[in-house]
Amino acid sequence: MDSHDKQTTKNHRFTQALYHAIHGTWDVFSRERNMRYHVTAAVVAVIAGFWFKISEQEWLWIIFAIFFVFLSEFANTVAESLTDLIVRGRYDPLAKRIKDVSAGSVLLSATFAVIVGAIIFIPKFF
Ligand SMILES: Nc1ncnc2c1ncn2[C@@H]1O[C@H](COP(=O)(O)OP(=O)(O)OP(=O)(O)O)[C@@H](O)[C@H]1O
Repeated sequence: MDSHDKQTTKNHRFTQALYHAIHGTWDVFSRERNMRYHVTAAVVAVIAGFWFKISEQEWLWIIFAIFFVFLSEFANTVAESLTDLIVRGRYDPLAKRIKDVSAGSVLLSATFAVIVGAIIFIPKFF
């Protein structure tokens, strides 16, 4: 942990804010188990996109679906961390609700991405 990690005041420079944003992004990508599945699915979708030479509009839907899933995993991580910060390991029915609903939002976004992928790629196989 370097001195940056102990800062509790506002960021004074854009580069400082950028550093923390990149740090937070890397934290989710490197530590969240589900993120590995999302990244793998995204890489497969991008390779398939190049392979099938999909249209510009189809790329936009694929990119939207990828970022939508990533963002929902980020929001899920925030909800889980805030919950853990508050309950500190204690069982609480509200903590369960928050975590279950938050996990449900990731499931919904992933389902959306699968539907987008199916609509774009299934017809290309025939
Ligand atoms: N403090 C708590 N009080 C009540 N239920 C909890 C608590 N912590 C976790 N749970 C329950 O355990 C489940 C798993 O918790 P966890 O923190 O591992 O979430 P997760 O969604 O599995 O995490 P990840 O997204 O990292 O896989 C939650 O969905 C919730 O039902």
